[in-house]
Amino acid sequence: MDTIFALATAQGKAGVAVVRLSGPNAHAAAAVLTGSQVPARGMLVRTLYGGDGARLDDGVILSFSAPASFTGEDVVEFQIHGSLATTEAILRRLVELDGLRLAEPGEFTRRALENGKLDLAQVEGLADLIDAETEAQRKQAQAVLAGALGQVAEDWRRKLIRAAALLEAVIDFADEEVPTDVTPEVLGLLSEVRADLGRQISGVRIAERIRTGFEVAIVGPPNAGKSTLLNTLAGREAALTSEIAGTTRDVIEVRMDLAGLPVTLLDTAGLRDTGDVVEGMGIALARRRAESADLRVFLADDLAATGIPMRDGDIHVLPKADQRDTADGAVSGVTGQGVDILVDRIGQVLKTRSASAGIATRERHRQAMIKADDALIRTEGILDSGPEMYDIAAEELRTAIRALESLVGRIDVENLLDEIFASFCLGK
Ligand SMILES: Nc1nc2c(c(=O)[nH]1)N(C=O)[C@@H](CNc1ccc(C(=O)N[C@@H](CCC(=O)O)C(=O)O)cc1)CN2
Ligand SMILES: Nc1nc2c(ncn2[C@@H]2O[C@H](COP(=O)(O)OP(=O)(O)OP(=O)(O)O)[C@@H](O)[C@H]2O)c(=O)[nH]1
Ligand SMILES: [Mg+2]
Repeated sequence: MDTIFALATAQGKAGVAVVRLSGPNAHAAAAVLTGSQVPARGMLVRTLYGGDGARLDDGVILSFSAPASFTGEDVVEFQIHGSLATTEAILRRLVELDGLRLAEPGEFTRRALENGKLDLAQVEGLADLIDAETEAQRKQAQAVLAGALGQVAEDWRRKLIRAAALLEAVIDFADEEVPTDVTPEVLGLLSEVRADLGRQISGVRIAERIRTGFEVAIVGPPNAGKSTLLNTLAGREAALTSEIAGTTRDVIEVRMDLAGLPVTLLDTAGLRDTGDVVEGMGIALARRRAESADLRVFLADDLAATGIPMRDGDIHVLPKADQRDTADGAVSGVTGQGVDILVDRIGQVLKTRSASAGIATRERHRQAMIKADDALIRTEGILDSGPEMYDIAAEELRTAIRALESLVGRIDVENLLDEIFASFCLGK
């Protein structure tokens, strides 16, 4: 097994940077750089030297021994001054040593998975945690990283194994008098698992939105002040504005943290009939993006004139609050009137929707749970036909169990690993 190393902290100037090593030669490499033995486990401060004996830096060294480390292997960390030149010099020194090589993205975590330190869902949770930019994303990722999905999957698995065992007991004693009818207990177990599965399957879509962000489209007629409103919400001049109707043509996207939720705000072309070909393309794009967005904010005096139907949760506000007799239900990107209320309303709608998020967060999870649920539906159908069919029912139960096992990577996941680790950053 190679010993791998990488900068674990972000590239760039920082107070401290961490270079991490994992594998059988980690301690030996630390001994070479410090010119002294490094204990199997612990923390120490040492000077690190280059191949020519010149000092590279003073570092804090953390030492872990297999299997009690993040990867399950021997691990050493150098916590050094976070300058570009210092980290470069340390990494260059490590490249010189035999049996060491630079880690691939996600390789430390991959080893943690292979050594049973994390299950596959936890690996996904860790990737999400590193990507988390808002409080809702952080909390969701922490739940997955803590093993929440693995725990419910294990609970379902235990119930289905018990159900299969009950059926198999009947099969084994087929020639004898069977004392009790196991069907009610088996059906009870199946319906418990199916109720949970149903909830989790329907919660994935929202959990995915929390993971990747909600899209909120601002729509309305030209000159309503959509781009001005977007700029006020974004706190910067993300979009051009002008008194000429038809200024915005492309969709302008701005990422923001809205009440702890990740939101991509879309500014779109003003909706109207136009003979201008390019403006027409912009309007068609605006309609498509409004259609696929999670939420629409209509900035318009006349809703019907937009030609876009309002859906559940959509918000209607009146333009240019500062120019109206009454500012009720109106906003102004120029004076900021009504903007806080609008932000609160968007946050409320998205928060309410987020409440139905489950602990399964990916399409991969949804597919595995649907596969399990389908097998359980078939099992229920087969059980109707009586004990002669119990062996087929038990086989369907095993299909469901295997699908659930793929959630946490017990089986069938080799081909998934490259895809999952491709999204990791270097040093993780
Ligand atoms: N310096 C440093 N900080 C870090 C990490 C790291 O790798 N290095 N982590 C990396 O993600 C996170 C913490 N996660 C960790 C998870 C497990 C172990 C670990 O050594 N586990 C061993 C021993 C536990 C013990 O000593 O009690 C084990 O599980 O056997 C370390 C860090 C965040 N902070
Ligand atoms: N008084 C007042 N003027 C505003 C307000 N919002 C925007 N304006 C002005 O109205 C004009 C149009 O604003 P934009 O933000 O470009 O309007 P838009 O809806 O993006 O227009 P299109 O991109 O053409 O669809 C500009 O001159 C803005 O300064 C507002 O709340 N009050
Ligand atoms: Mg505009």
